[in-house]
Amino acid sequence: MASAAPTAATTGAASGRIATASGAGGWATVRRGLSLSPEILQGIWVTLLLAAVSTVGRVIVPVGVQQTIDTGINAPGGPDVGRIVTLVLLAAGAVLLTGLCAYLVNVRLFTATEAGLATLRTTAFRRIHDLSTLTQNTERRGALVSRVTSDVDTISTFVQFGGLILFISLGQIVVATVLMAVYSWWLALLVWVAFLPLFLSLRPLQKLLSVRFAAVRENVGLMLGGISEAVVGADTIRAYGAERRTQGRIDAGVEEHRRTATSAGVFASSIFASGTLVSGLAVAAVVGVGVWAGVGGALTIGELLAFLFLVQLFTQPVQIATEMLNELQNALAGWRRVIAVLDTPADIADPAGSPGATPVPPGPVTARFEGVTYAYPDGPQVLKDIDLEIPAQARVAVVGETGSGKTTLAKLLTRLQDPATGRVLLNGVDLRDVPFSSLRRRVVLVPQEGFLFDVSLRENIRLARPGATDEAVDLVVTEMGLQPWLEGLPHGLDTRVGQRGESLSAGERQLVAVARAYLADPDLLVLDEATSAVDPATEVRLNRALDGLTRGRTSVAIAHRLSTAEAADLVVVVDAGRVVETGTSVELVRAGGVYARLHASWVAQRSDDSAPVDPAGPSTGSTAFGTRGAADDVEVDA
Ligand SMILES: Nc1ncnc2c1ncn2[C@@H]1O[C@H](COP(=O)(O)OP(=O)(O)OP(=O)(O)O)[C@@H](O)[C@H]1O
Repeated sequence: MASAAPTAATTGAASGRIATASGAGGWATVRRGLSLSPEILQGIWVTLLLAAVSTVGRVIVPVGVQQTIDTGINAPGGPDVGRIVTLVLLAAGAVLLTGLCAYLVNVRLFTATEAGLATLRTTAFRRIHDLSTLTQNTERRGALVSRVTSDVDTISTFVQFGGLILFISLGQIVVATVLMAVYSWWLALLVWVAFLPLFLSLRPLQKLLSVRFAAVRENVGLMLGGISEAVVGADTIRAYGAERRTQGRIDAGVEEHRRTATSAGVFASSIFASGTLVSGLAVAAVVGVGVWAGVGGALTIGELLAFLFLVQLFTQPVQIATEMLNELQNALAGWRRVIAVLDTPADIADPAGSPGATPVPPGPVTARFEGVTYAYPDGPQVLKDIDLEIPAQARVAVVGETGSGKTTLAKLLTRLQDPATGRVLLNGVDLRDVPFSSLRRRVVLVPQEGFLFDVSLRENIRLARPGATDEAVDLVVTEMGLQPWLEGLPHGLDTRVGQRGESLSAGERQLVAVARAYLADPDLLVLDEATSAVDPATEVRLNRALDGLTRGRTSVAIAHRLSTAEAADLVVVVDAGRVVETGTSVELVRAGGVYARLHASWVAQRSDDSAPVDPAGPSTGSTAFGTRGAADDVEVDA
């Protein structure tokens, strides 16, 4: 991957944000963009040579016309038919050659550009994946997608069409100028004088265009972000009857895009129109002055006709080039947005390959937090002075009120984020030194809602270990006791689950998440216990699966249920970002602290539901560690 050194332009990167666009200048952006898609420049010299031949070929016709008239038709002894035929055949050959070269140039440019932009898309996509979820969340998903899709498309339009036409145009302008000067240097000067004001104003006009197209690209990102969010959240929008409000927001985004795109288009059109106007004026001036000069004997008819062809060759690319500026600015804006993604440093870097990289030592895993603090960007400290040991093969429940920092603790334990100060160690190795390959093999996070892909159940489970055989997946579902459930599905393990697993119930999706963890066979399991209630049959299956899964390995559950805390070997109580108590449920109830108060309120809540319990004794029910008796869903972090 063409890794990118962060530039000062991407100021947002330091705070874990993706900058709207790289602030590099036009040339720097093109150079950087081309270096990120090296295929575009592969064999470019052959393409340029072909383009040069095709450009030179275009001036054969005017020269042929002039020669045919002046030395063939108006030959001193009357028309010279042999010469005329030779000249016409030569011109036809040149036209054919020009056409062939132009075709080859196009094919080569298309092939090279598509290959280069595929590399750019892959690089940008990988980079987005390398960024932590925290960084990704600074931009809407749709807007991130637009950086890999529509922003790259703008580059492709320019490099394939605009870049080629700009190049051929420049060549054509140079060749036409030289030939015009050969026929009449003062008429050539006249053409240049007519175009000079336009040439001089191109740079400032380009800058103004650049601002407009940057706004267009940004608005495309915002609009796509809004649309994709509304599509993903369609159920919630419908449930709350918020269609109008959402539609209003989308309409505003679309309108904003229309406004900026129109403004950029109108501005670009005025540049194009001025090119057309100047071209018309130049042709008129050449015709007027040329005829006057011809009458005076300074030019032959052939020379005047050839000159008019050449003016056409000169003005045509100027007009096209002014239009291509539009594409260029659009492409630059797209390039800058893609480059900004590549310049965003990954805040959670894989140490693999660095001298200090150390895999987690084999055997059961002990985890330790040493003097850990953490704050989200621009936010207050949400974890403070955490010193905590999670013993090997213990079932640990982390409890605390909503917002106390439980999930953040789990994120640090699985290295989804790094502590601001202090260290998190697995078997004595700082997580920052553990290569991702080792970390992901030894540590698995089971989220509340595991993301399911629109493939079969089998493939969704296999995600945990891509090389796993069908037999290995079958063994997992058998050990988890899932066969009866699978037999009820139309194609068993090969049943497709729909987008995000929509054809499964919430509980069944959790089963798949647990099955993934089972297949991954980690030494440290971090579970974010689901808060949503599931049907009794699924709950029995889940509990059995979790019981098997957590047995013999270190497991840390973010406990939302009383029963999970009671079933744990160790309860860790988090309060306002600090670990305030550790011990078994029974010990902590007896100690009369924060846990005892939480416990008392759960018990009171349960009494309201008329379920008599012994406040200090293990209750029964479903837990993140498996079945510990009858169902009991009282939630811990109300
Ligand atoms: N991505 C984020 N950006 C900024 N602040 C965050 C982010 N995620 C969490 N926080 C804040 O960090 C604090 C701790 O959040 P955390 O999710 O760790 O709590 P929790 O105990 O797991 O809560 P819950 O039980 O509701 O899941 C909260 O004040 C929360 O607002």
